[in-house]
Amino acid sequence: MPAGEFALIARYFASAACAAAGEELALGIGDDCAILSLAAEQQLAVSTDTLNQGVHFPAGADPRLLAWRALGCTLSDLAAMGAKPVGFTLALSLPEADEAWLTAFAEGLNTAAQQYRVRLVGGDTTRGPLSLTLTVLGRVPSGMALKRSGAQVGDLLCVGGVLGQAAAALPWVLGERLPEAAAEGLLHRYWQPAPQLALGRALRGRATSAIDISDGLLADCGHLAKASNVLLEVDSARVPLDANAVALLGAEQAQACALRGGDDYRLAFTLPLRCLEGLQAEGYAVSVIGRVRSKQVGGALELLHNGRRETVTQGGYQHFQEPTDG
Ligand SMILES: Nc1ncnc2c1ncn2[C@@H]1O[C@H](COP(=O)(O)OP(=O)(O)O)[C@@H](O)[C@H]1O
Ligand SMILES: Cc1ncc(C[n+]2csc(CCOP(=O)(O)OP(=O)(O)O)c2C)c(N)n1
Ligand SMILES: [Mg+2]
Repeated sequence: MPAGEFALIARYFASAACAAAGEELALGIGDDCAILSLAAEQQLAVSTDTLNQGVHFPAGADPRLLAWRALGCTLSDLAAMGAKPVGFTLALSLPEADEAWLTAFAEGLNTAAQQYRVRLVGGDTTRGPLSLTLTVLGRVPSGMALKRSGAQVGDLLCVGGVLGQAAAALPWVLGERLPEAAAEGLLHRYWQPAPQLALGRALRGRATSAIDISDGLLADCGHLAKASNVLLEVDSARVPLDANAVALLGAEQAQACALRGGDDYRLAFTLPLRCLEGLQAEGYAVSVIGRVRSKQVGGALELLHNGRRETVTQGGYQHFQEPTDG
């Protein structure tokens, strides 16, 4: 058992390979602040996300996977801005200093951080209910970051990859369904979300707006529409689904997961038609799911569904909101 907070930080975090100084990290863990050196003509993109037990992951989560999920979810915001990860901080609240748990957690964090080439630059370790807050720092050439605002009338509405897998995995995550082999791919998406960092960078100078899907496709497209002051149209039949999710849950439920489930950490973006072919030729799995129909102050979202046109007013995950029947 490590002897207190500082021994714990030294053993599990400061000495981790992903915490080593170098490249843009001039001063890492151990002082009052970390110091990052950014090249000229680069801007710093910053985003924070918290993961709480019972809200963002279940009690008893495998610490290796939890670390991976936390970093993946958080880096997705950098992907959405077209930023390249540089560093992250980790504020960890732990009920107890369990050696096996910490060893596995640090291993998972290190593996994920090395995969995404991002350095752990600092953090905070406290006793309390299990909760993780990560702040990610990324760099982007000045003026080139993708934003939620900027969608233009006539643009295509696109997503990168298949949606609804992580939401479809929830009954297995929560232990409501017994383990089955066909659910493993879905569980993998839940536990190891793959932030679309390369796609985000490829969208710089091409996409007119972008967001990462955390709360649900419709909810996050609603954020794009509002920030861009446009009416967005989503055609539910064009939203790409996972074949296993369809086989396990049925087409209707798999589609509901893709439209409203959240936890995808895939990018949704608006794109001028002339840019689509180039992106696809570069190997990105990009699907057109709708279009920017018109300008609209305050934004609006319409869903083409089963031959009907519906105005979407909500439909995603929101903290503090009671579930409704409608
Ligand atoms: N407590 C807070 N203080 C300041 N800004 C916040 C707070 N909570 C959220 N935000 C900001 O509100 C915006 C929307 O947050 P959120 O929906 O969590 O974004 P995301 O889905 O990208 O994580 C972001 O710009 C975020 O930085
Ligand atoms: C154990 C569990 N994991 C995941 C979910 C689904 N879920 C929880 S929070 C959330 C939305 C994303 O979280 P948020 O804190 O809003 O992330 P942000 O949008 O800030 O990135 C979703 C889809 C759930 N209900 N239960
Ligand atoms: Mg957030």
